[in-house]
Amino acid sequence: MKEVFSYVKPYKWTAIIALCLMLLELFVELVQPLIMAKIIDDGVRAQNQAMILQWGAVLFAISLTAFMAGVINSYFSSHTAQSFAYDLRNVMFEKIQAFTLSTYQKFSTASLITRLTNDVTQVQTVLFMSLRIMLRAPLAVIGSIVMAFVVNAKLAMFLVIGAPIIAVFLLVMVTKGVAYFGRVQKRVDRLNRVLQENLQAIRLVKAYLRGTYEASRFEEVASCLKIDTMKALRMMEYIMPVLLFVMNMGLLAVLWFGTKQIATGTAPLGDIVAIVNYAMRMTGAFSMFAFIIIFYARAKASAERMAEVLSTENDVEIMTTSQELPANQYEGELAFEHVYFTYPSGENAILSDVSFRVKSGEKLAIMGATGAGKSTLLQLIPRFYEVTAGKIFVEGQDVRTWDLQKLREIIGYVPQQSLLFTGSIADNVRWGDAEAEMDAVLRATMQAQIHASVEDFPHGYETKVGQKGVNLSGGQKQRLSIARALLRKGRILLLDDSTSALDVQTERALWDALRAGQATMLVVTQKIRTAKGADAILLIDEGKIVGYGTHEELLQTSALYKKIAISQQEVEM
Ligand SMILES: Nc1ncnc2c1ncn2[C@@H]1O[C@H](COP(=O)(O)OP(=O)(O)OP(=O)(O)O)[C@@H](O)[C@H]1O
Repeated sequence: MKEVFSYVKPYKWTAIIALCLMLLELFVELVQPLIMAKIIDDGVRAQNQAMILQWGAVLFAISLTAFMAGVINSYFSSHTAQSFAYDLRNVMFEKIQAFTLSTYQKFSTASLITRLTNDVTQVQTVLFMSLRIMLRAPLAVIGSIVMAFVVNAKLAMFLVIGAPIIAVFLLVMVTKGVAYFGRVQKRVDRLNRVLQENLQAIRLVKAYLRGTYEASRFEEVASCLKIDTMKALRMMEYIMPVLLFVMNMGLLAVLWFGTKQIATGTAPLGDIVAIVNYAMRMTGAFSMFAFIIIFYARAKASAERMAEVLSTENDVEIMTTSQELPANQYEGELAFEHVYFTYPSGENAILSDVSFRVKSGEKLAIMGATGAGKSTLLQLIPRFYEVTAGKIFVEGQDVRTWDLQKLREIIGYVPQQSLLFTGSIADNVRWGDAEAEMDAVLRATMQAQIHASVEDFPHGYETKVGQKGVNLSGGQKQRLSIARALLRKGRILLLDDSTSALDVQTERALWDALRAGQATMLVVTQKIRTAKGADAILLIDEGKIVGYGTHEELLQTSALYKKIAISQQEVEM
């Protein structure tokens, strides 16, 4: 909670103003019963009209002041809470952007979304309430007790007896509430996850007629959320009755003994009215407190979840050295030396003793069965993950000593699954280089063989791509992703099976264009037809290199390669 609330610091002055206004409101609230008592004793009972008018005017003036203070307090409280939430969301978002993939995988996507949306809102609400009413409640209780003692110490005792009982009771409730609401937030995470998966796979759901199954899956998580929320709220429901019971007992005692004091003439009626008024205010403050506890318990659970994100450190040390490379004699060169890799979440080695070298401008095809470790190998180059053992050199320098930003600037990466963002086609290509002129965008799209298709769209490069590019074909998406990587003008281009959806002719044209480029290329492919055109082919099986050479060489040296080639009818049996 403390870590999260440290983000209020920049707004401490608006928060202080809000608190001062709240204190002013409270002061007026506490003074009001005294004035009422005065009006009753010196005005109504003494039948002094002038006195009633005079103190009535004072009462009106301070009530107006309290009203104004309340309005301005609302403005400052809201400004502080909104700005705090805005900053917190941005800080968390930036933190997540800086996560390495393995750190990112420690949280589920849905959970991160809940933390940035729902959790921030909970804490923001509590901050607003704190500035508006939360601190006012305990202060109103203390102030009422003090004022009641000032008015009539004997009667005030009856109010004090109940206060510690209520305070301990509320403390227990807060502690329990935090645990309960923590569970509720986890349920919200799960609900979001199911919803997210369902919406992402909506076509599959329809194709496999899994609508009913998905509905029952959603119903289950929604019902868990309902049950846990009800449990948490039900616990909170005990607060009000207990609170009212204790306070009403105190009030009864005040009235009982107060009436006796009036009868014996030891206390004026105004005193009793004032004390009853303070007792009512205490009850009001306690019930306000009970209401706030619900929000506080939720917010505490939310703040803990946010603090978890904020305090998570990357397991990979990100270098920010500005070490310059020795003149570009190794431009685009790449080497793996005895690389071993195991995913942080896994146990088995995915890559074992992988060593190879790619010269500047060379095109290397990587082949192997599914799950052999081809994508993993590519992802180690831009350092999405850290090697478990061995070294990877990019342009003669260990990737671990590269400034991560500079390393990624020289690499164009096209993942297996093409991802497009909401925006125009030009925006999507410019993702590779936001500053690129239209000429450069056109060169990239022509090289990626997508220019003609874009020209055919009614709005050309300004055509809007829906969420995740739903209005484009798989092959178009792949080529746009390639154009994006080409625009980056990286010295190393990594393509992870990114032409699988293209027809033979388009694919051939694309490879011809790519081969003519200067960049060093590593191309994961399942097709012998594609691999054939590479300078060399690396064959991987279960994370180990089992073959290296040109197409002709591998046909001679690798039985596995020959088997694949035969299965794809690229060579005679
Ligand atoms: N993020 C991850 N965490 C844990 N294990 C993973 C992760 N990604 C992949 N793996 C595992 O690593 C192994 C290699 O996966 P990889 O994606 O590198 O294979 P691939 O050769 O590219 O396969 P394909 O041709 O099917 O894409 C697989 O057994 C897979 O289950």
